[in-house]
Amino acid sequence: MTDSIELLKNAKVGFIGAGNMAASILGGLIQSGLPAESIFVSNPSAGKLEALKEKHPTLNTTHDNAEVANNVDYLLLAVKPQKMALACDDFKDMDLSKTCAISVAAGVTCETLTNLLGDDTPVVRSMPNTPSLIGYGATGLFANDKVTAEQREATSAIFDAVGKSIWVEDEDLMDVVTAVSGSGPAHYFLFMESVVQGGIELGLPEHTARELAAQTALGAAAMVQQNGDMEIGQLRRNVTSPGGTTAAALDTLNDNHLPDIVKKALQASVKRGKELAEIANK
Ligand SMILES: NC(=O)C1=CN([C@@H]2O[C@H](COP(=O)(O)OP(=O)(O)OC[C@H]3O[C@@H](n4cnc5c(N)ncnc54)[C@H](O)[C@@H]3O)[C@@H](O)[C@H]2O)C=CC1
Ligand SMILES: O=C(O)[C@@H]1CCC=N1
Repeated sequence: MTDSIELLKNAKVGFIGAGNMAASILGGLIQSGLPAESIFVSNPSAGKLEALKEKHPTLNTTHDNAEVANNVDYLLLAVKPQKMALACDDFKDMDLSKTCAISVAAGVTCETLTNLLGDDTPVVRSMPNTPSLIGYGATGLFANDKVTAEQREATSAIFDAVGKSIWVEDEDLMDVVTAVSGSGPAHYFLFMESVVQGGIELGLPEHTARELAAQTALGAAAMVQQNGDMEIGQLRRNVTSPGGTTAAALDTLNDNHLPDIVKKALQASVKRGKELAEIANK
């Protein structure tokens, strides 16, 4: 059991919804040493529950959301924003004041969640991402004022089991976190798809282009992480010989306004997060 998972050793953790995010987070928890018998999962259809049960035979699975809510200390709400109200309706009359509810849904605010779960419910809004599946997740977290210090630490432990987590103290910033890291993998995938496609069109075999693109992205990310005191711009300048090949490529990206395009993409994500909040609040 990892040190941070020690914090959860006497806790029960539940998931409402057995989709991609639930499967990756619960997989990470089990891999970090939390016993599958301490985890409860519900989903309306059988297929996803059966697949999880096949992998983790002692996992508790059910179609009854209320059964999960009734049994756990940490309740992860892992349904689409549009389904949150319907899912929470199944346990709306339960006293959840001792249960820490942790939503992973984009846009859904703590206010909407307390309207659905009761004013006394400790609520965390989280924003993980799909690299959680392989232990490289990045998760932003925000807690309402009912969440205790112990529940905060346990929540960090849940998401640290599948990568890194970081708290923000202003809930509005969760839409920005969603734009930067929740949706972020897709931005880098699009960039890598474009690099691979470009490499292929310029003559590289597909496998070679894919391996070089992936290893380069991994190396660049690791350099940013391992040089915390260096500006990313300095790392970029270190690659860029005056009048060289990198300068030629960067000039093209800048002439076509890459930084501006990225900013507009993040703004569009933040706007959509706020629209999802409206939908979930109806
Ligand atoms: N996919 C991603 O990259 C990320 C997704 N999220 C958030 O995670 C949440 C889930 O997304 P995914 O796992 O990708 O979706 P998904 O569609 O894979 O999983 C959702 C699951 O909820 C189940 N479900 C639907 N109605 C239900 C109900 N009433 N009660 C219980 N379960 C119900 C569905 O059958 C499905 O298995 C969304 O709110 C999304 O905003 C957050 C971060 C990243
Ligand atoms: O696209 C979405 O709405 C979800 C939230 C962040 C990643 N996927």
